Amino acid sequence: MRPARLSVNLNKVALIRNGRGANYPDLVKVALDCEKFGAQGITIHPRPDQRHARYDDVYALKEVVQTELNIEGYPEGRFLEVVLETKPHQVTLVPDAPGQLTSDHGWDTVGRADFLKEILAPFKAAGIRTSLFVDPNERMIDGALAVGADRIEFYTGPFASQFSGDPARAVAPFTAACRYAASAGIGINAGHDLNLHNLTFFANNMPGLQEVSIGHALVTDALYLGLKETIRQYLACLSATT
Ligand SMILES: CC(=O)[C@@H](O)[C@H](O)COP(=O)(O)O
Ligand SMILES: NCC(=O)COP(=O)(O)O
Repeated sequence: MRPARLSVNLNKVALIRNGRGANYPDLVKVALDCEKFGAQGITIHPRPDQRHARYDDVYALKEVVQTELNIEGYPEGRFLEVVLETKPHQVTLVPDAPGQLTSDHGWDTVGRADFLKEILAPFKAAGIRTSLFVDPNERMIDGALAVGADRIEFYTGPFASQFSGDPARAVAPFTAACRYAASAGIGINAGHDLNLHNLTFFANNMPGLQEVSIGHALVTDALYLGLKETIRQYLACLSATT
């Protein structure tokens, strides 16, 4: 089984940059360095308040990213314009309200079917791979398929929060949903709160997992280990899968 690809989420690098109003750290340089160190993708999640990733970062990164650029966000207004203008490799739609601290749930792909179908159509017509952020729920996976998503991204926050207490119990719903998604023929991504402690176990229990996007823990680890060594360790976690 081919290891899942590592897409590095640069939200928290952007957060540091925005703290002083200058272009330091330079998001483009960090993205290129992440790729040089082995990252197989770059992710940013521009939120409406642009607290970290900004819409203009999408244009800058699209110009330089050589692996895959994944843009995450809630599909409205400026986000839609930016994605259709830049045409990243992948767009991952996340049902976050503007004021949320962070992402904390997946889409109701059944209840929001008409909305999602309408939103996804222009992305698909533009040749952008589409992914929907979902909880590990077979009905939500069916809903994602029905609206035409190419992939789902499992929201792994609950796994991460339960991992230290009972890893097998924490991963079980994700393994079951992963097997269901693979049998249903939809692509499988995952992300949120994955880290050096839980990633190998998670990936080992997710047959067919294609991509993980990791940012908060990875950037924090880089404060101690350095970016190059941190990316090496995350890649090692993914290649340690049996
Ligand atoms: C969708 C998801 O789980 C993360 O990709 C999200 O980008 C985290 O957002 P913050 O970096 O703003 O916490
Ligand atoms: N989609 C998950 C992501 O891009 C990064 O999430 P996190 O590692 O910052 O929690």
